[in-house]
Amino acid sequence: MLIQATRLNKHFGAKHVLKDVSFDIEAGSPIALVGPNGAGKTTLFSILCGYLSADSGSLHFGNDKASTAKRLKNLAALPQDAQLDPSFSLFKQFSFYGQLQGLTAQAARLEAMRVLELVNLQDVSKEYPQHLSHGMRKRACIAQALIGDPQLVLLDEATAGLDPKHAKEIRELVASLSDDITFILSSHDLSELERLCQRVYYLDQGVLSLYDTKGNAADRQHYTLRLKQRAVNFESLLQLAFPTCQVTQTQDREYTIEIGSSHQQFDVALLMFLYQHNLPYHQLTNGMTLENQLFSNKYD
Ligand SMILES: Nc1ncnc2c1ncn2[C@@H]1O[C@H](COP(=O)(O)OP(=O)(O)OP(=O)(O)O)[C@@H](O)[C@H]1O
Repeated sequence: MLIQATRLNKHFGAKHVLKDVSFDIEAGSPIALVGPNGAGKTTLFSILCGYLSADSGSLHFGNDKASTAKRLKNLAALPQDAQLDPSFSLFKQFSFYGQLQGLTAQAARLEAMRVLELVNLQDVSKEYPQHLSHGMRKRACIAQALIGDPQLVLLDEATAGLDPKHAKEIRELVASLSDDITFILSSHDLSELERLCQRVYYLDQGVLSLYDTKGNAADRQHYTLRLKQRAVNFESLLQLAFPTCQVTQTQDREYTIEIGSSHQQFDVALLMFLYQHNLPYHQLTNGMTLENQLFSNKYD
């Protein structure tokens, strides 16, 4: 177990910002933290990092109570607005940060090169941050968070403000590093988190709940269907053909369909149904989108 949080509470004055928040994190694939503005995500990150303390509850790293030394060794955080120092080359500033973590000058230089290689920036190690592209600067910021070889890295909005190509590069980088490092990602981009993370924690008004993006209930199958065109009475037609299914319109031309797992090859039957009714489809996905799991309001 990397981290275990038990019944964390935090108030700011009369405002109860975290309410009995408990979770545990094992080493492994990236974990997402999502929630609306003001839900308490930054407060929770700040407590994990030790910038704030909880009013009650406990936090353990492995078997030990969280201490400053334990945090420095195990955990790094990259705030959304993290900046590199424009006065020094990447190599110089990363070597300096390594020394601040207690490494000797020589070990810090090796560590600086190690993290630059991890994010594939070894060739621009002598460059100043302002001479790099936006995407490269973001990779450099991630490299900075990897100094000291933390087991757990918190990334706040890692791809915010990046164009789709650079955002994809960052996603690939996080995925490629995830064998050795456990990332907790906070983002407003649900489709990004869905691609990267199997476990999604949802924080709303200080209450934390866990979603498993691959884990729709074992006895039910879920599908998300996007039609090419609007179809009149689609829900009733489908219900007639598959009386045990539950169909919900989630967006214009998008539906989630739920059916018992005993129904064999439901996807094949559904495609046949669409073909027979001359209903071209845009996409059929196994499972519900994260957005539909979190906000499963019916579309009207
Ligand atoms: N230092 C503080 N003093 C008083 N209230 C605070 C303080 N920090 C945060 N809050 C309040 O606590 C609540 C949670 O804030 P927090 O920044 O943790 O939310 P968040 O989920 O990170 O939001 P966002 O997505 O907008 O960044 C908000 O109502 C905020 O106004």
